[in-house]
Amino acid sequence: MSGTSVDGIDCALLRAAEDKLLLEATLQYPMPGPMREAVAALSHSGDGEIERLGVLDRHLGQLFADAANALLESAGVPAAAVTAIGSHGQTVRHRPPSGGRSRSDSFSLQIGDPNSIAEITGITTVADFRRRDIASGGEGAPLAPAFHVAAFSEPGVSRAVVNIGGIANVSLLRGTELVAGFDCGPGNTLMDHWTHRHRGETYDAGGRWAASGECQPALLQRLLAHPYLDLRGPRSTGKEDFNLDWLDGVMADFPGTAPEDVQATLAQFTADAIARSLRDSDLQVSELYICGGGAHNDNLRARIGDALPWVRVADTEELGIAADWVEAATFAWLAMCSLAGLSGNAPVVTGAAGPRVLGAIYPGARAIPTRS
Ligand SMILES: Nc1ncnc2c1ncn2[C@@H]1O[C@H](COP(=O)(O)OP(=O)(O)OP(=O)(O)O)[C@@H](O)[C@H]1O
Ligand SMILES: CC(=O)N[C@H]1[C@@H]2OC[C@@H](O2)[C@@H](O)[C@@H]1O[C@H](C)C(=O)O
Repeated sequence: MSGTSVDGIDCALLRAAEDKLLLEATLQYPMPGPMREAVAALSHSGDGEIERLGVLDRHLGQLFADAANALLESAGVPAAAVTAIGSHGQTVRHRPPSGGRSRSDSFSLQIGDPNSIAEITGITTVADFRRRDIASGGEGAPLAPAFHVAAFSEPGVSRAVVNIGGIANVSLLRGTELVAGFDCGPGNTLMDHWTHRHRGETYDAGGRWAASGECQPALLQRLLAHPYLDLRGPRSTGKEDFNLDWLDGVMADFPGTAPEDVQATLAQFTADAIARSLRDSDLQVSELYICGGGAHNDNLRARIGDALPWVRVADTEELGIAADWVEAATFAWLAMCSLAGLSGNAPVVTGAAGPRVLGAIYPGARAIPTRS
């Protein structure tokens, strides 16, 4: 899995045991700078797009294969012992129906050639998880809520699971029922970009820079007026909606604001968008489990806790999967569903016409019977 932060490739090795998935090994594999830049460049229209897309698709596929091989080597597990790789790919464009597109014009594009992954690793690879959901009228995202309910629900307990990656998404669980799931808005993406611009670092470690500033109420209100936050029903978003160009447009009305105060305000904006998702729901949850890189941002966590004082905030690690590996585990689980012919989407979340088997299967070398 490589997410919207493009901060590296999250690799997780899972074993299916009875009704549980056990996390056996993990590895974060770096993405070279030029490739990160190529991903960023492809996230908006530009010259030579098709050529660049074709080449980056191949390069990412090869990099994902190297990452999978490195994980297996570090875990001492032979490729022959692995049933399948689930590869999310790298999202380069997400244009869902909730963004105002007609259903027939909606699309979501993930790249990282699965043929190359199957070829290099020899392991059957499942990929392209979003497009069947889109084809059936859905958002194609978020897909994690179906996994959250499978991995983190508990009879009789109402809880929320929030993934704070580049974008944040939430799952609301009433016991073992998935009541709702959607992208709540920005995760770390705005804070990351602002930090990079003003401090040259890729993220605000622990949220310490945000903690040194003061939230600016007028700026916060303007940020909270982003139309995405007023959408209801199935909804998903991306860097298409929350990016530096949009922020710069807002900041034009707030000249002279100290950069650390902007960072504090962005942290509050992110926390409020998450808190609002829980507050607006008919389901009153008593527990909130955080996953994704934002789990390491103490300042952001404190702001979320302050906005929801009746909710106990904890990490998904308590429920068996550490915060950094939930997304990668999601796509291992989705690959398992695909191979078993089971649906992977949650229509209540994506708005798809019904349950669908997600993903396409690219058989590994040893899975190919010889023609007689
Ligand atoms: N120690 C830390 N302190 C603060 N923030 C951190 C820390 N470690 C990671 N992060 C944040 O987590 C981000 C990466 O999170 P993650 O890997 O979950 O995102 P992603 O999977 O790329 O995004 P998405 O879920 O939107 O696809 C980093 O860009 C950074 O903002
Ligand atoms: C199109 C796309 O890649 N969306 C990501 C992104 O990152 C978080 C949020 O936006 C979520 O909708 C999704 O990822 C997770 C894995 C999901 O589908 O649940």
